[in-house]
Amino acid sequence: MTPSDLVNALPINKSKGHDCIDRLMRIIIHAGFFTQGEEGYLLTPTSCLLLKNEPLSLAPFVQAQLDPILMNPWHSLGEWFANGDSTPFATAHGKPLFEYAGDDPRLNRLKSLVDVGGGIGTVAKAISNAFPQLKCSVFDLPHVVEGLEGGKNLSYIGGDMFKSVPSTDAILLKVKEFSTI
Ligand SMILES: C[S@@+](CC[C@H](N)C(=O)[O-])C[C@H]1O[C@@H](n2cnc3c(N)ncnc32)[C@H](O)[C@@H]1O
Repeated sequence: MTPSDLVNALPINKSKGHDCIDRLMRIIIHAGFFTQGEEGYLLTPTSCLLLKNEPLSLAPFVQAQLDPILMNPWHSLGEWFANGDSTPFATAHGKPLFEYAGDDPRLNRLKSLVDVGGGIGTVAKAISNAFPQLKCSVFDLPHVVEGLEGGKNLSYIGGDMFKSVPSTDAILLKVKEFSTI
């Protein structure tokens, strides 16, 4: 994508176009998220992980990490060092993370979960029964999950979490077959 295409595609005030975007892109290129070739800006393996339709997309994780709820505790770090709160989260929000999550429905809109090292799925089954709308997957070593049947909202995936590529492939295959996550 050329710099002009990028400026036109972005929902920005065009007076802040070329110069500002060019500066910003130089920082992002320096950080390894884009390269610049003759055709313009090009994605790198790192930025591919942020694409919505990339099967290994980390976009939802990054969005969650950058949400003010999780960013504000960083701004409270200095105060937290001086006070008696258990975590910077409690300093920023006045209560611990899980209590806060219980009060803010925005943090409870889970559609799916994978219990990594979930054994025979005891916990995942309990969660799945309590929240039938949630798609649950149990990921454990192949011999642990062999022969186990889940059900409508529970599936088992055999793999080894320390052999990242085969496990990731196994998860993706199973997840595609089971549902869209
Ligand atoms: C302490 S058990 C916990 C089981 C379950 N989460 C529970 O709370 O009942 C640890 C689980 O991790 C699994 N595990 C160990 N190494 C693993 C690996 N490399 N890849 C996937 N699972 C593994 C084991 O098979 C075992 O089921």
